[in-house]
Amino acid sequence: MASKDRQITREEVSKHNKDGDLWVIIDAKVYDLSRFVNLHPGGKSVLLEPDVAGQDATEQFYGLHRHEVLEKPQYQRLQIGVIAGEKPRLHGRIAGEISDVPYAEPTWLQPGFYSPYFTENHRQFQKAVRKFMDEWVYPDAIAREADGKRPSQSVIDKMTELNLNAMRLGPGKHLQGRILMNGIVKPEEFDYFHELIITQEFARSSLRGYGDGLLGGMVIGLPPVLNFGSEELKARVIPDVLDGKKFICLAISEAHAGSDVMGLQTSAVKSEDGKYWIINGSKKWITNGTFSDYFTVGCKTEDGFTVILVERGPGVETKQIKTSYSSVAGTAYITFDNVKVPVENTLGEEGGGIFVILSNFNHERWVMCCASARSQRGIVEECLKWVNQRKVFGKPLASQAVIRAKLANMIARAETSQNWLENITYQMCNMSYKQQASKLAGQIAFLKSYSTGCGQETARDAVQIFGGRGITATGMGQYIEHYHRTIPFDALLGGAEDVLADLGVRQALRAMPKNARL
Ligand code: HEM
Repeated sequence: MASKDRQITREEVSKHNKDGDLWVIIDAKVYDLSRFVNLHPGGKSVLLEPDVAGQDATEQFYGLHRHEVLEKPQYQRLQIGVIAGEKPRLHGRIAGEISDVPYAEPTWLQPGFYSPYFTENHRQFQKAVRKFMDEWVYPDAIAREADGKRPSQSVIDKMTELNLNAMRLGPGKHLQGRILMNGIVKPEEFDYFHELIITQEFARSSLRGYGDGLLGGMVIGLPPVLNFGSEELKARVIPDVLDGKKFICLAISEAHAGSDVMGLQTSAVKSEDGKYWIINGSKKWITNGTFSDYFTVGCKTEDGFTVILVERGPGVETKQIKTSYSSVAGTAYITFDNVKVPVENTLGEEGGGIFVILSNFNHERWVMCCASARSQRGIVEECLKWVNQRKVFGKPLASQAVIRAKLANMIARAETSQNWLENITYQMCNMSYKQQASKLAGQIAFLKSYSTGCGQETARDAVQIFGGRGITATGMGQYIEHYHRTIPFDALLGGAEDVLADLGVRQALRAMPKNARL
């Protein structure tokens, strides 16, 4: 086998310029494409063009392929040497590293910038989380998005080892006694900025279905158990879920009712001896439902609306719903047919379900704001790279004023979403849970509505910038296509965009001082 370090002159390469004997240079590396030419997905003729065969084809290559193509083992094997006296200098995403593309990272991570919020501990924590994501989560996300299976248990076990599952529920008693991220942060020091870091590093993988598949159901389904379950129930359920041995999801929405929680039809009726709930009905769009062992279910009861923890067993059926993102998320249609559940599984007061659900919302929406701000930034990075490397009419795409105008808006949206988010996160770190509920519900609702609206505009602009590639699931625009296809999820889950904006205004109107006049 040829050594990749073999030194070859440009003159030597130029002699191998025909069908059957074909070399090209890409970023100072020499590739022998003599046999690959017939297998090339882009066809044979493009490789035999006079400005490609035996020549330096770096610019043509990067106008048509992502860097990852060259990192695949089957293509790495085509490299037979490097140009004498030259060194490769181009790279794609470098695992674990901070990107040096402007605006690809929030300011607190950019060299030379300062932040009033993030401490040295947050910085150390971020490094460790990014390394973990790039080494473990990202490769699994790519593989599972391709085969549609749920996230690998090996990744979940590794997350358990670091106690990432527990940290995703935020600061609190559930962290006590746990070693967090190999001891980088003590349980009592863990704050919402640490949690923001975890969510944003997850979102950086840019694969939305996988992101939700990786225990998104736990993040929203376990807090009601944690905050409203009996001690016995908590002891039985929580450790296994936090250790990734059992899975849980939040089952509220139905084909009959979504945001309109009081219109739900799934019913829970007490058995004659009063020891059990008998549950009948169905739930729709339940994230992680296909593989969950526990279901935090909103039910209509005699007293109104009650939340009950149902365990998978006789009468519980789940089936996959095909949505516009991947099946990795395990989105389910669930039916409950005379399911018998001990009354001890009631979460909170009978008839007090609305309080259980509402108390969950602020955190859930804030988590979504973290993800939304970070994924917009990922799209900014993709677009900046593309307009810089893509040539049209002999000039980089970035030389077009209309393209730059789109970028200006995309960058401004990503920056405003992140900066507002950091401010709210700081408030959360300093307010009690009760203060958060009364003061931040409006702020968080507005931010989610604003941020997911920004995401949709950015998705549309990115598709315009990438053209046909922005609607193609493989190749240069694959992340743009994925983002554009999955962005509506952000704007719907946890409260639809317009509903949230209106909630924020209604909260403000309620807080208007009685004596304020123009
Ligand atoms: C080591 C060298 C090369 C390898 C391994 C390679 C591999 C590939 C692969 C895997 C694709 C499918 C699309 C993707 O996944 O991005 C592709 C598409 C393509 N390649 Fe190459 N390629 C090489 C060099 C070149 C060169 C030098 C040209 C010169 C013009 C070229 C022109 C194209 C074209 C036109 C397409 C179709 C792009 C599209 O559908 O948008 N390739 N190549």
